[in-house]
Amino acid sequence: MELGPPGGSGPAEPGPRLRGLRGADAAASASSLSRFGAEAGCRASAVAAVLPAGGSGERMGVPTPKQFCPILERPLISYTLQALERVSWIKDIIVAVTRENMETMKGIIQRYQHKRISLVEAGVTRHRSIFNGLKALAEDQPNCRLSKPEVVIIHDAVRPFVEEDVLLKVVTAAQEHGASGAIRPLVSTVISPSADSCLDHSLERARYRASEMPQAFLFDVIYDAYQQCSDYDLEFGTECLHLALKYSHIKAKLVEGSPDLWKVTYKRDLYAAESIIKERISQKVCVVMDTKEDEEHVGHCLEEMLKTELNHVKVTSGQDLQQIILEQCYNFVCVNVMTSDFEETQRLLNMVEESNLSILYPVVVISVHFLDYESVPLGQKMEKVMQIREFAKEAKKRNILLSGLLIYFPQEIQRDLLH
Ligand SMILES: Nc1ccn([C@@H]2O[C@H](COP(=O)(O)OP(=O)(O)OP(=O)(O)O)[C@@H](O)[C@H]2O)c(=O)n1
Ligand SMILES: O=C(CO)[C@H](O)[C@H](O)COP(=O)(O)O
Repeated sequence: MELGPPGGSGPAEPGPRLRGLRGADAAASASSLSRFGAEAGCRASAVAAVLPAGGSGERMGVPTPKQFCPILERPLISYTLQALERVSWIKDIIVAVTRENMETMKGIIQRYQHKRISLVEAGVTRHRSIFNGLKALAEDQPNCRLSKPEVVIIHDAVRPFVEEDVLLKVVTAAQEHGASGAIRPLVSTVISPSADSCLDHSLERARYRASEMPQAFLFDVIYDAYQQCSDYDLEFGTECLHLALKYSHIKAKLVEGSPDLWKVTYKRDLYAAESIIKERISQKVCVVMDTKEDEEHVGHCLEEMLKTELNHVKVTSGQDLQQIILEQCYNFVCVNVMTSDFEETQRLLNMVEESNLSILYPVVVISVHFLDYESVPLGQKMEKVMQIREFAKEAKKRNILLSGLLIYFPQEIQRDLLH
């Protein structure tokens, strides 16, 4: 984590100072750049993201700025950071935070082990915060420690449900057109009231769209636009795409976004966000195998099967369990092929307990064991497995719901499978 000195939040110098790309030149140059691939194709340092997180959340009406409000005990901004850092081709994530919340933000980064984050000081308006974030990436700024990206994503810190596919769409479109942003259909009709609060005119709803985030820009396009824009723009503007059009003459490509891209603004949005997070949690499962070999063979088959039913399936032989727990996985299947004891399950239970994950929401653990009563006497095996009842009683006190599953699996089948 770095705290970069991006310059103050002062006004941009006025006048036309477009040094880089302009209008059609920018678009032409953009289209000649290499395209992005879902996995590969993104050159090192080609994409960075700027997250304005310096607001006070007045409309939320609570003392804590909304980006730090907890949802299932975890600050809202941590979900947004997680969504972005999951995308491996985003090389740097610049977060603009007010000076008084800098320590809080550093604490969140440390607690949730966020990666590739640099902090800059927020400005007094959203546009000024974004500008500060861009300055941290610009080559012409003193003490600039980050490399200038080809494309920069701008995304509000309070829109936690951004997925890789929409990020890829806006980045690809920005490469081609210079600028791009996610849009949604309007829910209500937009009307214009007159000074005496009577209807002046209304817009034809089907012709308009709501501008959402994420947005992406060729770095030079948006940085040049911010450098030229007026104090009025920086003070009252709400739309980065508009700045790219007005100052860099780039017509942004608009990309249809998902309904989950909405911005957490009012208190009720926190409840809506919580229910989406809970829904996602219920769709996440981690299968813990007891050996690396089983992770590769049995684990892979299980993953394929489970993926038809659930959105997020992770198979591991345990090395990255800490991280998986940190990412709020609440459902675990612990598969014990080699052993009939509970060592692995117990290790998992200890880690879950230490993480405090189950404080707000029950964690479900299924411990799977295999039984061959022809080679091991049934009574002996059952006795061992029945110990799970004792474990389950203890675990339940800590909101961990532990169940055991005993599968009849004779050794000859195991042998056949191995050969
Ligand atoms: N000076 C500011 C103001 C806003 N933002 C950020 O811009 C995003 C979108 O702005 P908005 O929803 O308006 O946030 P707030 O300004 O905090 O909300 P409100 O307008 O209700 O006060 C948020 O992530 C917010 O933290 C920012 O970085 N710097
Ligand atoms: O939705 C937008 C897309 O451009 C806005 O620009 C931005 O998210 C709105 O922020 P604010 O509520 O502070 O104006």
